[in-house]
Amino acid sequence: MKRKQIVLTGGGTAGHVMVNLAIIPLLKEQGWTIDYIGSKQGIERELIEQIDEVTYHPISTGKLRRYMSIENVKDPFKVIKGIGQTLRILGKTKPQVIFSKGGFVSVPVLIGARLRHVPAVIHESDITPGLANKLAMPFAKKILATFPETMEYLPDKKANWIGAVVRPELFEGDKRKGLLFADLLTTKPVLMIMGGSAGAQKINEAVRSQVRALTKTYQIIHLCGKNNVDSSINIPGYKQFEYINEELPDVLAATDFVVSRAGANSIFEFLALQKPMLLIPLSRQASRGDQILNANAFEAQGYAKVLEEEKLTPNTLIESLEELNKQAPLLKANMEKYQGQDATEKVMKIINDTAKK
Ligand SMILES: CC(=O)N[C@H]1[C@@H](OP(=O)(O)OP(=O)(O)OC[C@H]2O[C@@H](n3ccc(=O)[nH]c3=O)[C@H](O)[C@@H]2O)O[C@H](CO)[C@@H](O)[C@@H]1O
Repeated sequence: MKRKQIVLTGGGTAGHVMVNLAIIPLLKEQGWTIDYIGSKQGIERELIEQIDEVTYHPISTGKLRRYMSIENVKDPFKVIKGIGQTLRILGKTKPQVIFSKGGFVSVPVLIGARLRHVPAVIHESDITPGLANKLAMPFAKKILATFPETMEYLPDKKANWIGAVVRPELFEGDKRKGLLFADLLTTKPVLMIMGGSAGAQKINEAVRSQVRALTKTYQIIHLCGKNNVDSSINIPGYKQFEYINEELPDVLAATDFVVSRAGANSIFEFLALQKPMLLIPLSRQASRGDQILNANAFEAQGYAKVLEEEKLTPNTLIESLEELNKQAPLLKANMEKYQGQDATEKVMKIINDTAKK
């Protein structure tokens, strides 16, 4: 029988790795040999290198910045180097298909794939395609989208709306274990604060300035991002973690309310688990505004409350949380009606159909 060989890519932030994490167990079940091309230092390396039977290949990669920087001059050379490295990896591994979850590391990989005539499937989880995916689109055979709204931004012939992929282990959390892990055992509701996979400085500051007031009502699990733990704060009922991985399902099971950035993966996870959420999307100054669109779409469906980052102050945070508390039964009722099927099987089918026979 012919060997089934796939290369996965995607990284930069955890949001660009999650779909890959969800499909890896299924690819293994189906007998695929899996290689992963990622950056040297991105979070994808940490997340993927701990998985058995997946070979991680670090390559050189560059990023296009929205501001003037000497790096913008150096980065095209890094991308060219990354293409060369990709060509060598693809020459050795000879995959029948490539699956990309986006992020800048995926650009040299997809160019390499085109040069080696390997068909590629790419995935976009935000409403509007990110720059890396836009650059990669001409090299892809199929483009998968989480939001139906994304279809208008994609070339018709390649586009497939599949819905959200949510890691199955997130449904298997144990509330008691989550409380024990965070050392929280009172009867107050649990508020989980997540500033996306990298944390969010502005959210961290607003929460910390009100931590005494907030802990009167809630016990707080604050996922604050790498190097963002403030060890000077020692208040019962307020627990900080940089990033959690295998404990996340238990922590989510223990969570009653969420305050979060509006990264696409996170918000669909909260929706699937029916967690009332206050979303504070990354502002247009700091991004292309994709999270604002994600958050507004969720608010329009009645799944979330939105607080714009420009309006975020310690006071508006408290007021919005009071409002979230009031609206929680309605938000939950709307989320219960959400019929979105997990799209993991669809991704698997498209990968199998696209692979070179
Ligand atoms: C600053 C930035 O570029 N943000 C983008 C990035 O966000 P980001 O990387 O934050 O992506 P998402 O919010 O989509 O996903 C974060 C993922 O990390 C997981 N998680 C988070 C914290 C933690 O401690 N443990 C953990 O496992 C969440 O469960 C989720 O699955 O990719 C998203 C998806 O393309 C985009 O919508 C965001 O705009």
